[in-house]
Amino acid sequence: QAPVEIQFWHGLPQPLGGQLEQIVAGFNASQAGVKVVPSFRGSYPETMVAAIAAFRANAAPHVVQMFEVGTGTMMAAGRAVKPVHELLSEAGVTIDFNDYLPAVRGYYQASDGRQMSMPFNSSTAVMWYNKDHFKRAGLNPEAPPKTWEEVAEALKKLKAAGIASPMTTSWPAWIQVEQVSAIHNVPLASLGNGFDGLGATMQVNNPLMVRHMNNLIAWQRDGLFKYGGRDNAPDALFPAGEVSIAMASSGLRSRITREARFEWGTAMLPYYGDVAGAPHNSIIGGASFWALNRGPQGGRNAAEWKGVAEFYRYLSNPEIDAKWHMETGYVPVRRASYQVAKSAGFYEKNPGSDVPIEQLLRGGEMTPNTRGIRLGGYVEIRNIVQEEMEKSFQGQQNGQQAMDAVVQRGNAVLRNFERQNRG
Ligand SMILES: O=P(O)(O)OC[C@H](O)CO
Repeated sequence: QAPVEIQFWHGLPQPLGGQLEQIVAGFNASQAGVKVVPSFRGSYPETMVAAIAAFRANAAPHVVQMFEVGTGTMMAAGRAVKPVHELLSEAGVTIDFNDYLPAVRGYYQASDGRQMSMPFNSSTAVMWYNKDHFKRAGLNPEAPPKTWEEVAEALKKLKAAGIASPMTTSWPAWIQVEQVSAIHNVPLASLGNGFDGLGATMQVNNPLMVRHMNNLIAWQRDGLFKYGGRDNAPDALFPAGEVSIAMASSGLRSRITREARFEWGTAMLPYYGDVAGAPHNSIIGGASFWALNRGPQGGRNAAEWKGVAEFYRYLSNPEIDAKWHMETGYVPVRRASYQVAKSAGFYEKNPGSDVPIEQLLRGGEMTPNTRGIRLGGYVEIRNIVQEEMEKSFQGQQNGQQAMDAVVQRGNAVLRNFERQNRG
């Protein structure tokens, strides 16, 4: 009998995309009843748009990899989504979600605690730095800057040592707005960043964010900071040796280990040294897997859902999760996987590879400002953030004006989403 085919769309470029497809190949080789067919559909935002369009055309994939900021939109997508808890119970497959890290599991659970999507490639953002550049600038390569004040000093020294663009950031909205807010325990939006309801409003025009935007604007003007584009477009700059400091996903490790021809280190994201209570934990990024109906009429049979459930069971295996973590820099999503990596001596052999995990745990208990973001239409709001940052870097507005514009335009998106999705 031919195996059940499961279409799986993902949004990871190389080398990560190939590594993910190897995991799929491992699943396909592990049994004969199900064949998962992976397909790269462009960036995370492109993959999300493609999946929604395909659903409307009755041709959705069984599983789509969706970046974390699409979560609010997917939670409200109703019958388009087959929730994980329902999928597993119908298929008779058990996954121990209690063993998953609360920050990861909670991100993808409905407010009643039921699992909506399948956690897999969770990351956080870290600070990658070029030790060769640090040495050239007379900076201690084993003591990277901890605060933004120290970062600013280091950037000046790196510039003086001839580095044309000492710093960049990938994912400008995720790292310079969402992470900076969480690390200082400042709300990005009301109602616990949207976790507590659809009525949330944007709150980024606060003194911390305005200060930070004004700093980025000044550093860019002075040639200390290079705006490298939206989303993951700046990812290439660090492994190419063009910048000394890059704030980027922990998953960039995969590319850095393959491409960098210099000594590099991993450090935690900086914080403002004069903000009481900082630093708090950073938030997760990356993606989770959503099971989709074929179209508005449903269109799936029990064997297909069972196939998806078996695929998820495989992904939840701590050996598989640990392998993915160790090969890519994404964090282990289960405690058991973290143990597998520890027992393998991975962290001793790869100094700095535990920085993302430590940073997610920094500062004790999570607060409503450090759990993450659950805003419908947030993918659109991220683009607004990036647009307003770009206007600032072009000298058209200051940090206050940029953050005021994000609040005003972002709230329009939120109210529109609320109107369309309130029960
Ligand atoms: O590059 P990733 O997979 O760590 O994802 C980064 C951001 O969280 C995407 O929203």
